[in-house]
Amino acid sequence: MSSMFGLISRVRTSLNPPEAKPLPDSKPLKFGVLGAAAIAPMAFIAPVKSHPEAVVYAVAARSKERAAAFAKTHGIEKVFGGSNSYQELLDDPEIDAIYNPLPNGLHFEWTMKALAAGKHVLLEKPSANTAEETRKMFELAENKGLVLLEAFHYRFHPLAHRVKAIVESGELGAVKSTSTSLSIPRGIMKADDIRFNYSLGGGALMDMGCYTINAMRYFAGADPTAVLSAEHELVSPQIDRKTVATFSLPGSITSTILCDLSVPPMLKLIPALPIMNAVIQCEKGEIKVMNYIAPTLYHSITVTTTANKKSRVEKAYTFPDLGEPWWTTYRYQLEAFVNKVKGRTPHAWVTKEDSIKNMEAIESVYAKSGLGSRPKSEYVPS
Ligand SMILES: NC(=O)C1=CN([C@@H]2O[C@H](COP(=O)(O)OP(=O)(O)OC[C@H]3O[C@@H](n4cnc5c(N)ncnc54)[C@H](OP(=O)(O)O)[C@@H]3O)[C@@H](O)[C@H]2O)C=CC1
Ligand SMILES: O=C1OC[C@@H](O)[C@H](O)[C@H]1O
Repeated sequence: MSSMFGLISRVRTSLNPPEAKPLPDSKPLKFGVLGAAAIAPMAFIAPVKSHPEAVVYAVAARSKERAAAFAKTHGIEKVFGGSNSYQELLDDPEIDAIYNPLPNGLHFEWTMKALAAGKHVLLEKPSANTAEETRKMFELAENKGLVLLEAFHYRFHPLAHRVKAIVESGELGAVKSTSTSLSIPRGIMKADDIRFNYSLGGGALMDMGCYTINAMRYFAGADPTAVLSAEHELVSPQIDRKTVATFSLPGSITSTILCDLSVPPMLKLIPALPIMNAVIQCEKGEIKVMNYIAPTLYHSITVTTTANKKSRVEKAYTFPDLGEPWWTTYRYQLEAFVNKVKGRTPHAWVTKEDSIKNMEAIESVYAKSGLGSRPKSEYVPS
């Protein structure tokens, strides 16, 4: 019963977090948001509200009305609307950092432009359409001394750290295989969603698969050396609704990923449940992680030792010295981003190399199946 109260309290507070008061001795980072994207309120605006050193100062949207409505709903001071609005926002000298939740195929162009304008960037996943684009963005960020982070938010939550710590403790011996899944029932994504649009960088592997690949690499502590198999179910000639792929990793590890944007109902009637699980099989046992993506809601880490068949269940909502149970993965991520920009050491990070390797793995799956990488951006940096 108490865990039910805990769940309700966590979820309610995470959706409507307490407003943080600015710190007297620290100038808040002023953020601008590119696009009135559906994900922005949950992944960025709510977390900023509870951060004492961050403020959402501006939003830009291609339609003036949409920009104004978004700003009004979320109490955003400055509004840029119209066809040149993204660039106008980037040119605003008041703005320190950009949140880029544009469609994947526009990540490269607008991150390059944001960096060129001298802004730090929190960039939605997957970082770009190709690893080459990811490399170029990080090189520009490095050259300009700016912070660029691919928003693999789950990596900042204590759950991911606890799972990794159990793997690295050696308690269960070496990793032998991993299985990371992310799928949602049919009906959530509409047919005109950006995820089904090839020119905008769509596909299940790009959208949800980027997490499954990232979690595979993170929990196994290694990068794939080969794609053993890659199978898709397609909704159009180049767009995968579902992808299942297997990889080999150093140390004879075999890994499977599964992602699905639209799982059909069972027996055509019973709606499928979302799956957000990871299983790490080791020499002496296994770790089953339920809900590694949105762990604030609810999660479990079940550790089973093969020899005595004993299991224990762990939870990890906070770090010993950081966080609140209601902090979402996004709130932990923002904490790290602000700390990095302020020159402090973040509690976690996703590096340039990590982001590049992740895009390489995505492209290697599309290459194996023959579907091919998503189109390169036509934007040529000046
Ligand atoms: N971290 C997370 O948990 C999540 C991350 N994401 C990522 O965030 C990004 C956006 O996803 P989501 O919010 O669901 O997408 P939306 O379609 O809701 O938002 C995309 C935004 O991009 C802008 N845009 C600019 N050009 C185009 C174009 N040609 N076609 C369509 N939109 C355009 C639109 O802004 P405007 O208002 O100017 O018209 C729109 O608001 C993706 O990269 C996705 O992978 C998505 C969901 C969850
Ligand atoms: O990043 C994401 O996380 C949650 C998913 O439902 C969504 O498709 C994806 O973009």
